[in-house]
Amino acid sequence: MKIRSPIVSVLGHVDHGKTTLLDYIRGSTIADKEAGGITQHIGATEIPNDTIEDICGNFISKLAIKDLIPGLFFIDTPGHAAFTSLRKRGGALADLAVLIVDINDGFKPQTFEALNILKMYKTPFIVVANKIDMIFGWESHENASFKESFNQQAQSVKQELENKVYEIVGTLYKEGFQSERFDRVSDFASQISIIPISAKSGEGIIEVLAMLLGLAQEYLTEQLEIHEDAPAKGTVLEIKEETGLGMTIDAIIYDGVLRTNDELALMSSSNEVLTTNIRSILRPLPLEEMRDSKKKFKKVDEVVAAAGIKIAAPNLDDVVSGSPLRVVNEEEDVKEEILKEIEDITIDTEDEGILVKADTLGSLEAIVKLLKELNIPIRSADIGDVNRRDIINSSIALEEDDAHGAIIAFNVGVHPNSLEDLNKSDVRLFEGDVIYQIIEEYEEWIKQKEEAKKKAFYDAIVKPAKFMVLPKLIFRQSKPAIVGIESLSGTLKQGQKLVNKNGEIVGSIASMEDKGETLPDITRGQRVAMAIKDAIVGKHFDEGDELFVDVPEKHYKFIEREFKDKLTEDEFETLYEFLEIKRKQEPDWGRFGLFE
Ligand SMILES: Nc1nc2c(ncn2[C@@H]2O[C@H](COP(=O)(O)OP(=O)(O)OP(=O)(O)O)[C@@H](O)[C@H]2O)c(=O)[nH]1
Repeated sequence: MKIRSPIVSVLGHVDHGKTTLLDYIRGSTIADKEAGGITQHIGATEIPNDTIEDICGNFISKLAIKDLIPGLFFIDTPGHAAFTSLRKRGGALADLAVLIVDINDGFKPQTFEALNILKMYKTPFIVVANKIDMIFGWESHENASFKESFNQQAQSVKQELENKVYEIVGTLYKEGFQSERFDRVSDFASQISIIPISAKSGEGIIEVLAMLLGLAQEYLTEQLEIHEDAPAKGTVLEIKEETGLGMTIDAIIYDGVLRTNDELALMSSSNEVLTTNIRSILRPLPLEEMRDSKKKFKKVDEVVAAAGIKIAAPNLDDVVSGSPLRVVNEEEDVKEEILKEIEDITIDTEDEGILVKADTLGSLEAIVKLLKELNIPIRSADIGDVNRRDIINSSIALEEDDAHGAIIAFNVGVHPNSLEDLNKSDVRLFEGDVIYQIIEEYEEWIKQKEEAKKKAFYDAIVKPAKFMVLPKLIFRQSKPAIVGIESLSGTLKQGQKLVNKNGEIVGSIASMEDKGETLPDITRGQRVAMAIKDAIVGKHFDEGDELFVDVPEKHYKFIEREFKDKLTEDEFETLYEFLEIKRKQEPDWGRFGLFE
């Protein structure tokens, strides 16, 4: 058993400093050649333990770090899209993550998204609060540790930094995490460390490296054990054409050994397994040599995890980024295992629901997980651009339930031939590169749909209303009766049935008129002439009587259960007056559940 370096990813909102931090880490260690420098991988940078110890000096000895771990293996592509693409079965490829947040800007949508993803994959992480040099009055000390620099700041500046750190502590707390400034953390297993840094001046970077190394030593050694001579396992970062090499893949190997001529199993964009034999394994040349020979890579016969390498082989055109990479061997059915990985993500899809498309297996997995947590049903989930078949399927789903006529497209486009189909259909496309935002937009759309449905339903319900037949304003006794009335509560509408105070059906509102104008509805306080179909004045009611709109029992129950708070005060009173009238006739009227 060998212990490999932990794989570290940097995540955070756009412009909060991910690239600057990675560049600084690379730069500061490259500059420190005496200490052993770094190993450049394809897609990653590895900093050996010795170098970190040298850079961190005193600080690291305080952490009592043992020499178990060879170093830190930083993935060079920052961002959560890279993080989700880089997966290994059942989890994230990264063993540790750095969540970067601009201390002056605070948490932003992508910071929350990254946090959600880290939560979902249960990846241990530290938070770095970047750009402390931008705090008003901050005096920068290049390359210094945070503690050293902090101690030399003015009291008000120290206080300002503390306030900003506590804002982050508060935000993390709301998201379910205990956190504290790293030097005040009492239990690293339950509290997230916040390290204030400047990726520009390098202040605090020492602590970042030491903390990552310390956390890995303390909590991760078991998961970092690898089998040096087992068939390699890895993840594809990118598929790229290289002059002189043809199509190549960049991959991170996280377990085992990879040798030239090994047979590889990979996933294709049509969700099938393809195999190929490695022609060459390539590593980047050191910078100086690259300048001399114009060559970028050197061939190696084998690499042991953790490693970032380029592979040249035939038949790579169709490989999908984020694909699992496995060496075919006699002991394991690796093809089956790759197929199972795809199934693991897509198998739980339901008969009904929305459609999900994403650019990589990892991002697809992250979206599917998030949607499931929100109980949003998924009918199908796969990789690639939105195509004609997707639109047809969603159009069919739309017929069944209009909330299912949606496609969530993460980091993929609509196939050019299908744009017209999409525009012609009623299918709704939610696209973007922030999962959290796409889902939020989808949820907002569903909410609006539900509200519109509820409103239409509410509008169709007969609501309580009453009026008084005004004395001395009987214009006609019957066929139809025409009387002057004053609306006392609610809204009276043409066509509504009426009852008198004994609960007897009186007739229905045939029309209402004021100053020669016909009114389809009137509200409280209005006086109009009303024609009442089927009613006979003197028999069904007299002048001065109050008449009520006859609310059907089912409508009453809906109001009682769902819409009571929508009634105005006078409607509310009228409803109970009406209820009393009904119950005098029928004691159980409106009493039992809706569907009994
Ligand atoms: N003053 C100051 N500026 C910083 C610091 N870190 C990053 N910046 C600046 O902030 C801007 C964004 O930094 P990047 O490193 O490109 O941010 P990013 O998160 O990688 O951004 P994307 O790659 O676009 O997602 C750049 O102009 C950096 O120079 C810092 O510690 N202090």
